[in-house]
Amino acid sequence: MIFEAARMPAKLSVNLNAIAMLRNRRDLPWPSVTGLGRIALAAGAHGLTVHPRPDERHTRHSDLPEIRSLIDDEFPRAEFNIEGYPTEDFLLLVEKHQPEQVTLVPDDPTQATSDHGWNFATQAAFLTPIVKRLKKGGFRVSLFSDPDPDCVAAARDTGADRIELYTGPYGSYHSDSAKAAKELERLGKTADAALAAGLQVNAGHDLVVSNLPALAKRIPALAEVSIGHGLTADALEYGMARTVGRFLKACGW
Ligand SMILES: CC(=O)[C@@H](O)[C@H](O)COP(=O)(O)O
Ligand SMILES: NCC(=O)COP(=O)(O)O
Repeated sequence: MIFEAARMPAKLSVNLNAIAMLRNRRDLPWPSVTGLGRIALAAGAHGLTVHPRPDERHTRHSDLPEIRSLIDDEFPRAEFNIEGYPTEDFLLLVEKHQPEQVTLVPDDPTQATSDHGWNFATQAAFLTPIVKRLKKGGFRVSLFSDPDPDCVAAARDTGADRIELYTGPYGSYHSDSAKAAKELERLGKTADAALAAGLQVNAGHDLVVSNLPALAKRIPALAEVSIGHGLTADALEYGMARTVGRFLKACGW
């Protein structure tokens, strides 16, 4: 009888940017980015992701040492993933806070959110020395990538360890199953090509409870998903009833 080794499901890294954006509405310390990170890790999440942008409208640079200490002191098996466009400032931030993984994303500061992967045909020469510097520093490097199997060889040639598949369009087709199925197949074919080229595969952007199972089924070797917006919305929806109860009790009901 032949036994197949059981494959591990994708790891879950909780992106704290949405929590940070809510915190930043007021000059108050709640919701606490590190506190919610602690709850996520205590609940079993495998890591925490932040995407600090130059204007600090989401995660602030001052959040990073707290998150690093949280993982080191309380959850040493968890991973810290820092995402962003690799300016010199970003690279120095990474080198200071020593994440286990760095995800390079081609977003410019005016973008509301990340909405595309690297153009490897034109940007590989820019990325290659950056990947080399990060690898020399001991960081795992992942490159944010559109679902396009033809990109994979150039991504591999930069020296990166992983690609992170941009799942935004897949997430946006939540009410159009035919479009979602087509996009899923593009993601799957890109993952197949990446794995064959020796790259590991992450995925992220607008993933939610309802679109994750099909993604995980099509890409069983998926290493990690990082999820922020949908996970935070879910936490609010499923936590609202309990919280209203707590506030009613505080009112005296
Ligand atoms: C690369 C990616 O998809 C995420 O980093 C995303 O951009 C972060 O979320 P926010 O855009 O909500 O900060
Ligand atoms: N790396 C992708 C990521 O963190 C996704 O964030 P979100 O779209 O779920 O907010």
